[in-house]
Amino acid sequence: MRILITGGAGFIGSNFVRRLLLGAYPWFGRFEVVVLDKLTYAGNLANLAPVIDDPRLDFVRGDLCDTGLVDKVMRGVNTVVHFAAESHVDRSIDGGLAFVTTNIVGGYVLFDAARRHGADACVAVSTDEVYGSIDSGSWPEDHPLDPTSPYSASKASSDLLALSLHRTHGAPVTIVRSSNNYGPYQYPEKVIPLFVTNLLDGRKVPLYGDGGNVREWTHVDDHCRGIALAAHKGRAGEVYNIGSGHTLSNLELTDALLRLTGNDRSMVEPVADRKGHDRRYSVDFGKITAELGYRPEIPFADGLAGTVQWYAENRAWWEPLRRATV
Ligand SMILES: NC(=O)c1ccc[n+]([C@@H]2O[C@H](COP(=O)([O-])OP(=O)(O)OC[C@H]3O[C@@H](n4cnc5c(N)ncnc54)[C@H](O)[C@@H]3O)[C@@H](O)[C@H]2O)c1
Ligand SMILES: Cc1cn([C@H]2C[C@H](O)[C@@H](COP(=O)(O)OP(=O)(O)O[C@H]3O[C@H](C)C(=O)[C@H](O)[C@H]3O)O2)c(=O)[nH]c1=O
Repeated sequence: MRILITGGAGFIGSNFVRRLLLGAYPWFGRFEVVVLDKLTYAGNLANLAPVIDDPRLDFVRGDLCDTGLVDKVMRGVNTVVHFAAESHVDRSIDGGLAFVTTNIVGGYVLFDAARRHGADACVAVSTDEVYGSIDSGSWPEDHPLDPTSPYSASKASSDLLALSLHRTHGAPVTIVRSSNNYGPYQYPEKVIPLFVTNLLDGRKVPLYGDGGNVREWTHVDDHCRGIALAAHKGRAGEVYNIGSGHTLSNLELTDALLRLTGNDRSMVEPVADRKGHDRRYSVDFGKITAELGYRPEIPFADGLAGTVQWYAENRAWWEPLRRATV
């Protein structure tokens, strides 16, 4: 069994690769892994340090949009797990071209290569943001796509191309759409690692707008297990939502982080709202629960405390990244 993982040096991809190699998904049996990653600002080989010497792991630095390279790494691959993307909403608002190139063009190159080379399965890791904002309740998989940001529009485009290749050519593509992830090794531009590292450094946290926007928080280990189940027994041409059911406003999340780091509201700096800021996301993950046996296992309070502790103990990982972006 040969597994190709794109974006395996990023936040979720590296958590997946480490857990796969450490035996978390025994249903894959004996396997070898090839990681294809461009190592953009968000990709970091240090994320794979605990497994980098594993003889089953081969790392290839390269771009998803390079058709020749993708054809080369796809040879002999049975299963593809596609994480690689431009992933940060604020960056897409500042300039969306890299999102169009990597997420749409790169996604197409990969899905098309997977079907031409006869891969058995290809999981495209998408996002709940493709559905747009929901005032109450949770989006099911068949809700029409209504993305707001250039990021979410590029992910929706990628999803539609994946499904088109399935309908037209029988490409073996399965889509998973997760809610917001948190956990170790997340680049300190996303709200949880940004706020935690600011607080650990004695800096204030920039809370957008009125802090009332709501996100559903799924631990990265739960998300990765859902992806591994989809790669193993998800149906081609289908979409599966992945979530936790744990929704929080950004102000509630901030209060939890203030408590965990021994701070109070004086450390909150209200700032201008994000443009086109979706108010609330929530997904119905009943389909993946019923069909594939997915269940979120990590209670939010435990997961968040563990995440804060990880950042407190791994300054050497995030300080250089903070210096590069602050
Ligand atoms: N972070 C979340 O909360 C979340 C939630 C749902 C879905 N997703 C999706 O999950 C996937 C992974 O997200 P993440 O937060 O780990 O992202 P990330 O930004 O941490 O990592 C992205 C990785 O992709 C690589 N990459 C970028 N462009 C590339 C290219 N052209 N060719 C090859 N590699 C390239 C980067 O080097 C990096 O290693 C993305 O597809 C994202 O849309 C993320
Ligand atoms: C960076 C930042 C964010 N926020 C707010 C904005 C959002 O309402 C919330 C989370 O923002 P963040 O940028 O961390 O995540 P989302 O914009 O929800 O998107 C994330 O979750 C989805 C599912 C993906 O698919 C994305 O890849 C992932 O980045 O905190 C602030 O208030 N201040 C800040 O400095």
